[in-house]
Amino acid sequence: MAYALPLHQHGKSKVRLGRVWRDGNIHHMVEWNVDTMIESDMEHAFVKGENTGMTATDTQKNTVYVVAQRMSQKCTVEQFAIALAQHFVRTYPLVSKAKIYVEQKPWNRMQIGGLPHDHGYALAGTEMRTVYVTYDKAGKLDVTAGLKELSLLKTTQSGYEGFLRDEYTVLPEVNDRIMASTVTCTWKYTTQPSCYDAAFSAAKSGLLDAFLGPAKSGVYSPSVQYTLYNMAKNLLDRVPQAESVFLNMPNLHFIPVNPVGSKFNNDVYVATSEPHGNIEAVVTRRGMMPHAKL
Ligand SMILES: O=c1[nH]c(=O)c2[nH]c(=O)[nH]c2[nH]1
Repeated sequence: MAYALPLHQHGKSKVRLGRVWRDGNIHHMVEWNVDTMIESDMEHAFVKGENTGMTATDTQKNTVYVVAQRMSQKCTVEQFAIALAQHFVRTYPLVSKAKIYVEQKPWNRMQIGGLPHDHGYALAGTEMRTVYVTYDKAGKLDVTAGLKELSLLKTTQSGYEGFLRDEYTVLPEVNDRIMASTVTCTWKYTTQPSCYDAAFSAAKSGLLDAFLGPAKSGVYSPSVQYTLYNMAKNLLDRVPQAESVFLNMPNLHFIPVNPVGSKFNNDVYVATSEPHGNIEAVVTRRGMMPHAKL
């Protein structure tokens, strides 16, 4: 019995990429999560098991990176999606319609000292301020303030070199990479600040300044570990009432892509969230006890 096949289509979902356009020292960065879907004359694949003429979903995924690289001028997500859809329809005679869905992450250029940062970004609207308070019968009050889900990214001024190499190591050494993290930080007050808001602002700006560096030059990071330590140090320098700082920083990898038929040109990256590195430490003033995470 032959049945009708009124709808069939195939595509690739959740193709994540970072695209950086470098305009001298000023970098423009977007992160996109792309779904492709194509309608094509492929009934024979479904009904007879013949794949002749099929644009594989793997090819569709590769094409996302190729087209992203071909967008040589900074472009909008709409312009990119149109270029990708047109590419599929114009390249493959059996494709009658391409449907492209793209989500753009809200990475916003940071302001440092009132100036737009050349290459530093933060994710809008994700960060939360936290506090953990204990108070006992003896009147002992402990306040541990913090923040979580502060997502930061810089498109340059980060590298990772000189680490141990053995038969299990394939990671290349680099002195220019994207560094991205979602920061969780808590700090315990030895004495209570007169204004918790001011202490929080000082703490947060200490963290940001150490991660991003000055707006026009940034600051070089040889590892997430070193940056994390400097973020904690900055916090302790600027918040005298804090005695101990805990920082957790996943290392969210953006992996350089060689688009098919082309080469990585500091432009297109696979955006990933898993697996990710995970770096954490407690930094205290000398003689102070580290505080528990929570
Ligand atoms: O800054 C980094 N620290 C690491 O410990 C590490 N490990 C790794 O694979 N890449 C990186 N980057």
